Amino acid sequence: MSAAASGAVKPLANYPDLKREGGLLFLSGMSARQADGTIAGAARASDGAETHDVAEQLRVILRKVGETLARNGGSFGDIVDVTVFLTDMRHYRAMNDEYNMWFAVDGPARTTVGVNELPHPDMVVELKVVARAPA
Ligand SMILES: O=C(O)C/C=C/C(=O)C(=O)O
Repeated sequence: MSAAASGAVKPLANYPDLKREGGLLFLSGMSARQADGTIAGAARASDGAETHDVAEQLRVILRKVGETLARNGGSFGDIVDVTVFLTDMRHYRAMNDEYNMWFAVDGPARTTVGVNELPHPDMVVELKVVARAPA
């Protein structure tokens, strides 16, 4: 079932939340964007300073990944490849600490890259996931 049909967070343009090809599910890039458009793990102090919690953003993304897979008959254990996009490599260690709570060393292959920007200034991490498709 598509994100649009399920009431889940909808993609930002004309692409599906997931594409099945052969035996694999290719999930579109996922951020901590919530259904109301706000970005989880982002806060603004009274002095205007912005803070971004990469661990909280990653948690929200991984929950969304699990929900997307479940809607399509898959599960978290089917994930075979993860690409992590970080806007600031100073978040690398905190991202790893959270990541390690979700995956074991024999989990999916992973690649992390630093990027200049993501679609919203409050997004500090985005994931691209490939999973085995259900039979
Ligand atoms: O869906 C999001 O919240 C962020 C991800 C966007 C993309 O990866 C994209 O627009 O291609």
